[in-house]
Amino acid sequence: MNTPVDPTTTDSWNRLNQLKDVVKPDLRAWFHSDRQRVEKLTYQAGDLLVDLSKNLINGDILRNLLELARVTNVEERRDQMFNGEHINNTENRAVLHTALRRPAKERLNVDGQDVVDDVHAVLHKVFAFADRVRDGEWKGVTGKAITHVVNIGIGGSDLGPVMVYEALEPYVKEGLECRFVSNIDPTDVAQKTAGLDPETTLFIVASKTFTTLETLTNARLARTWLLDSLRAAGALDNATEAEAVAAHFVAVSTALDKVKEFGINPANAFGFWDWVGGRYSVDSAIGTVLAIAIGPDNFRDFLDGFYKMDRHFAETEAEKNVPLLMGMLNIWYVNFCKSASHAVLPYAQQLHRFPAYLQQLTMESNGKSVRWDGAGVNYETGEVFWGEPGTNGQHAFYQLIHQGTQIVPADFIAFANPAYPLKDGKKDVHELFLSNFFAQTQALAFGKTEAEVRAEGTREEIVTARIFEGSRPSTSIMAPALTPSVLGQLIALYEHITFVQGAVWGVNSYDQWGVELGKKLALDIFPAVEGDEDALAAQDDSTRSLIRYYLSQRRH
Ligand SMILES: O=P(O)(O)OC[C@H]1O[C@](O)(CO)[C@@H](O)[C@@H]1O
Repeated sequence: MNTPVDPTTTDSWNRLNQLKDVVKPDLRAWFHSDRQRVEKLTYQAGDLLVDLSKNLINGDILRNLLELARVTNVEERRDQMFNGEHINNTENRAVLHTALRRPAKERLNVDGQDVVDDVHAVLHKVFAFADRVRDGEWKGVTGKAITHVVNIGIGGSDLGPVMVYEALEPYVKEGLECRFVSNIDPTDVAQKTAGLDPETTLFIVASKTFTTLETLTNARLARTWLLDSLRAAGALDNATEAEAVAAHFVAVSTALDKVKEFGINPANAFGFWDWVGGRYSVDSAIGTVLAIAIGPDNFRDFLDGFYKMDRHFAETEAEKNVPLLMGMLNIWYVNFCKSASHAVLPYAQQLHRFPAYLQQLTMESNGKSVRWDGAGVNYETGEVFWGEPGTNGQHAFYQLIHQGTQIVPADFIAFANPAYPLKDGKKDVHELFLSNFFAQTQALAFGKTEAEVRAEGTREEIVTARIFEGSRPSTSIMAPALTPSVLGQLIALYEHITFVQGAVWGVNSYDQWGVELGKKLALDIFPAVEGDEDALAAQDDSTRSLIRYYLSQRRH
């Protein structure tokens, strides 16, 4: 493992610091003085058109950002990742989500094993199972075909599947509905099982480790629900409980021994590997629910999309490499412009869970304050990712992005062709929708000057309130349509952007020790919440007082 370069010691970092002070961002002037700006700063990555021209960069800044990437060995680390070196050093693992989408004909030997072969063997099993469910060949315990699939998982075993299911809803097989249970709040299981017919419902327990408290608890609740409801319907008379569980539960995990302990037949379990991080796993067997929903052919297109972006990232020269450029732009905003957050604003209702998905991908990856050599960082890392689909966000939080005191870089995402082409009289509603997409990035970049506000005849006392200073940064990403392949490309784009930032910051983007303490404490605190006095006495004053309040109020 190479020692990470402290980026603040490099010439390019120092130069960028100076540029931050001397270059006053002025997108109006920059666009005016350079009619080639858009052409120079618009890129193609696979099917994605990416316009970076409305970012707060000039040629000098961009050059130094790319130089910073070079001297912090981003490309070298990228190659190490693609080749299966153990760059996740705190867990001593390779980081190989990119192997999940390699075509079958490729070979990649890692730790003495051809991982591409392994990947395709599992894909084959997942697809065969998906086809059986889709064709009605897989039967519930009473011989009926499956109409509802409930995926039980949390974090990476939930956010990816649910996001993709929503995004590719037009591709979902008619007559099939998938639901997603993640929260240990019992409301989640209660609501998601409501109205289901146990005879036609299949549960997928998705957990990389198969130890996650939420998922295993929810899986047990679901098993109880299944058996109780089958019994109540008289549907268990001719079958044992074990037969019912075998017909209605399958699992996805790297821990197949634990799957067996839970009572799920390992023959009905789909594996993956420790070199796939949870938040990078939607294209592994964790996507089994998706393979059922959209079918193996569409799932293959989804994987091809990832692969397209992987090739772009691995092979494109730095000056045209979109994940590299976007990752370095984020470095510019976080470390030099002091932006603490990053908005993701899809103009596609189907992508309404994309910002939530990116929150785990980016924040669990780069929310770190030690480098991979164990040294503390003395610069900012990570940013808060957030967002909502346009146009909803426009009527909620865009005010702050337009006129607030913080610089919030924003990624706008839109598609030329809608899933549902509807008309309002003669007006194409998608065109109205896209006009908002174009208008927002224009308003952010170019604002409205005092003179323009006055020219509108604005009352003098509200002129300043109506000025938009402009030069608010945005990136526009467009594609022909939200297909499985385009979605795969979009996800891989953000995976690689996250990689680039982590590499420059010298952090291990592939562990997540920061979530462990809370998990352990929840188990330690549980006896106190049940009312055990010794356990209560062991808590800090605030926690004890809160638990006592709970105990005084509980009615069950
Ligand atoms: O798939 P598992 O092992 O149940 O883990 C679920 C999630 O829990 C975490 O480990 C921590 O929240 C995530 O990284 C992971 O995606």
